[in-house]
Amino acid sequence: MQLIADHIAHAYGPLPVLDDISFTVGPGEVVAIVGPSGCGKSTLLRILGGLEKPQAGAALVAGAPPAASLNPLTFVFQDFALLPWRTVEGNVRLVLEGHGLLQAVVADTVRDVLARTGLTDFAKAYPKQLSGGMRQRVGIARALAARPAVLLMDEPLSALDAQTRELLMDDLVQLVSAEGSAEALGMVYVTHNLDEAVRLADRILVLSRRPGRVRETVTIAGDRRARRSDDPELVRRARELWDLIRADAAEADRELADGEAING
Ligand SMILES: Nc1ncnc2c1ncn2[C@@H]1O[C@H](COP(=O)(O)OP(=O)(O)OP(=O)(O)O)[C@@H](O)[C@H]1O
Repeated sequence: MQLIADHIAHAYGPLPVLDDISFTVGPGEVVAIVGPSGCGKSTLLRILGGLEKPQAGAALVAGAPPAASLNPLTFVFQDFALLPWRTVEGNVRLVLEGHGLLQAVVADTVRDVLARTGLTDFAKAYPKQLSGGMRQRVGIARALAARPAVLLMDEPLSALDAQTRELLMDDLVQLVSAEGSAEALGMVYVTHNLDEAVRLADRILVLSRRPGRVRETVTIAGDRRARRSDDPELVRRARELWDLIRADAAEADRELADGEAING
């Protein structure tokens, strides 16, 4: 299945937020979205996931989702969004409930996604007993249980410390490097972190400040499994991205500061 952003534009009342955004995400592909604060990254992700309707253009899908997919476009959030009263297993099972699945299918799926995210030994734990990194693994396991075609990730690592981020980044790299089939997982990855973007993405959409337009699409070639975060070439690419958004970011920052001063 392919996710297609087709000339998407959006505004909140008089505030134009996105302008003419087009790109595609296919199986096994990662598209990162970067840009200054407030340029509409999260709005774009919500539109792609069908949570919001754009004023113009559309988020479309082409082709069939993976077999038995319960939710072809599945979100993973920064704050994990786990139910504290459910165990790890219970949180994952949540997305499988209400679909009339056989208990054996549910049990197999839960077992499979917990194994893929290194959580097998934590199946009976509650979120409060887990580190931040483990909680986000549960968030990812839960998303995978729905057999998505494309994961929509909004700053999934930004609440975590640097070492945990590095470990989870390795996991994400493995998740989208599984196999080159038509059912391979795709990903849209919104981040402020340019190092994450160059480590994970095939293409990076650099948005301008609000209203976000595609200022440039940067391609990162090569197998993401072979990329190392301290690779000088990747460091150079991240620097290049920063050069692209620096002026916009400074301007967006000033705007936010002005807004806060005016509001109080
Ligand atoms: N539901 C809403 N109603 C009105 N304005 C909104 C709404 N959601 C977002 N906005 C505004 O739209 C603009 C874009 O917000 P959005 O969260 O999409 O940007 P972002 O690039 O993800 O920001 P950040 O990088 O700070 O996370 C901001 O000015 C925000 O205040």
